[in-house]
Amino acid sequence: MASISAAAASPPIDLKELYDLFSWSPPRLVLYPQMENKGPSTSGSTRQPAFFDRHFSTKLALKRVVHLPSLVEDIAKTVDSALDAAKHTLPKISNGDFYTTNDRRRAVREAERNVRDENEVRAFYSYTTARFCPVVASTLALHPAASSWISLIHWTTSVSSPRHAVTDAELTFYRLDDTDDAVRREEILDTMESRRRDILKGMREKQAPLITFEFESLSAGPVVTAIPELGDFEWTHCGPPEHSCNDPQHGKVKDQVAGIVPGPDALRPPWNIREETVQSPPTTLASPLLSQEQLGTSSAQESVGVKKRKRNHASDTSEKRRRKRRPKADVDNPDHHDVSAHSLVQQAWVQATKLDTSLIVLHSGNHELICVRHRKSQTLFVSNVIEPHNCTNPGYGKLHVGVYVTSIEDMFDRMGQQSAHAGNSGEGKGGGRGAKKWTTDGLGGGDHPIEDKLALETIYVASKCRTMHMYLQYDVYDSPVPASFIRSLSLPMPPNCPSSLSSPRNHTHGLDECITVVLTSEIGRGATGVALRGTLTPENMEGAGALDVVVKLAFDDEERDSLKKEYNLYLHLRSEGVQRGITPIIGFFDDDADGLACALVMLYAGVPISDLGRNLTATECKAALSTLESIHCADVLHDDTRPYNVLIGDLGVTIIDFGNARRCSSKKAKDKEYAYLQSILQGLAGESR
Ligand SMILES: Nc1ncnc2c1ncn2[C@@H]1O[C@H](COP(=O)(O)OP(=O)(O)OP(=O)(O)O)[C@@H](O)[C@H]1O
Repeated sequence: MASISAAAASPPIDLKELYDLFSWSPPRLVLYPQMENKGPSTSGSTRQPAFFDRHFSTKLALKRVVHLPSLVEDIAKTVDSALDAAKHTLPKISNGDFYTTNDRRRAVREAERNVRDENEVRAFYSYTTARFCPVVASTLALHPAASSWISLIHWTTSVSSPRHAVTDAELTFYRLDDTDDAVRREEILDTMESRRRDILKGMREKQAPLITFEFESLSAGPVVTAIPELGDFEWTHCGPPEHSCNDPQHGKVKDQVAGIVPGPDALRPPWNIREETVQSPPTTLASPLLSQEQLGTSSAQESVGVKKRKRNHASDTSEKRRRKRRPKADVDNPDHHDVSAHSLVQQAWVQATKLDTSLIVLHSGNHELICVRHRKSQTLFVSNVIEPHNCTNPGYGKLHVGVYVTSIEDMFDRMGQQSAHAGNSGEGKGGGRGAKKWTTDGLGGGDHPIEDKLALETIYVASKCRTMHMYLQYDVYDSPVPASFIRSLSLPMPPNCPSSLSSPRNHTHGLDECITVVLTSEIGRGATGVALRGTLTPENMEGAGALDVVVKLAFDDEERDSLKKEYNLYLHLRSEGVQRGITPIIGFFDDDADGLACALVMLYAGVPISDLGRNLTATECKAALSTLESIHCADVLHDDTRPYNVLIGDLGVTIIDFGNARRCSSKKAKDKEYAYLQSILQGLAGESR
């Protein structure tokens, strides 16, 4: 592979840019002025331990937290060693995706440092550190002899296990796809030593992540600071672990947890853990900190199922009104609790166990901890508290390149040990429980062309079914009995729907047929209710796969009107031939029992462009703008083109959330909206690229 290998004995390149990155630290983040008089944010996903966490086996649960002051230094040393070994072969800085000092300055200037909540803390990290560091870590640790700077790893919020999806993120490998970059990445892989290459390919195939990230709001600084002192850890169980609860519903979760295999720790870890701390785990069994009553999830409640919960939810309309029409960051959700050091650590440990990562980063903007999960002793080793804006020697850039590099070394060590059984890392991956990812055409969809006929048929069939059975299976929800919804607004097929789909073969689905939707995580809340992610399968359709869907649920008249309006707007766009870049809609349904709740079902369209952890490509920017143009041509003003409402996923680029959209023919208003989206996209594309 001569084309990508640099001459082995060439003199070292000028490393100034690299050292500049190593000494770079982000600015101090500031609480958004309007939030200053408010209490700590409770809008995030850190909650009291979730249903799953509370049934964690004592063999997997965390037993103690140990402060490891040498961790930051150990991590910095891995960068020095990697650089020492690689400096004669590194590609020139001008080649490839390296963020130069100027690129970095621009990105930092453009990133919003007035933050309201954990989502915005995460967005800042995503826009800065998560863009600057992966390419350097990847090149140093994996392919120092490549001819250009390119990354095999990336940071993403599209998490493999979306149990606490709002604030989670991962460092993971790029998937295999058919873009130009993917071809370059394959070439680079071919230069790697075969054993390491096989391990890496295995990790990529499983989409197994390297690091777990948990983000908190700025106000959680004291919580993060308290973690190194936690000491012996009392796991919050559903019932005393030695007399575990007898609820049959809980049994299912226990079985799920029992399937998790912790795997080995690294034999030669890149960090220095003292022998005595890993050999004698404390013998105290974890005991419950909260009673079931406190958790609000008595066995009786669990067995009532989704309908009961949904109605309780719906009846609390005054609370909903209070939080309505406010920006996302300002949502006071009664289901969410103030974060405590204990709950944050328990959540992070569970997440890392499920994903099988050794490294965990807990980050609250101006405070951060790097943590190492030691499986055998069930110990969490935590670094000194890091203040990103005050980082010197190592600077924050070096520290995070180091965290990424150490995660790669740790991965090779562990996977090398279990290469024969490398597949055992807990739960299945992917938010959609094995859901296939498809693109669509004629029914709406991102900017990618039609690919899978069976998927389209599944969408078609689902779009005709009259009844929807809906199960909730996340956090405290695990409905034994589905809620039944009836299609209440018709869904005409688009005028140019391929004829093969208007009369699909081999099935006669229609009014009497039914779809099953299993909702597995909450992904957003807003003025039109709550958005949940899950899978959809038509019942009785031979060969049907599961579709990855989002269901927006509304619970009162105001939300319902808003959701209905949004649905009608989608129909209007569809009738005007606007298809590319719009989410395919499956339908609008009403709760069969009380008619209070209603649901808008659509395909899952990916993650917001602000959370991608990489620059937007010119093609993606063009696709978003062309979609907005076609929306305008249909005389619709979106009126909410924030980065949160432009998504990228397997469907390509998709504009969502027509909750505020309205009919409008004013050219001036359309031009203004176009220019606004253009400026957002330019910022996220990185002007120099
Ligand atoms: N089709 C989809 N695919 C993936 N994620 C989605 C989809 N629809 C909604 N979401 C996620 O759910 C969040 C809330 O959805 P949406 O913005 O449509 O709701 P809303 O109630 O109108 O919110 P807001 O009041 O903030 O405008 C979005 O920011 C996005 O992250």
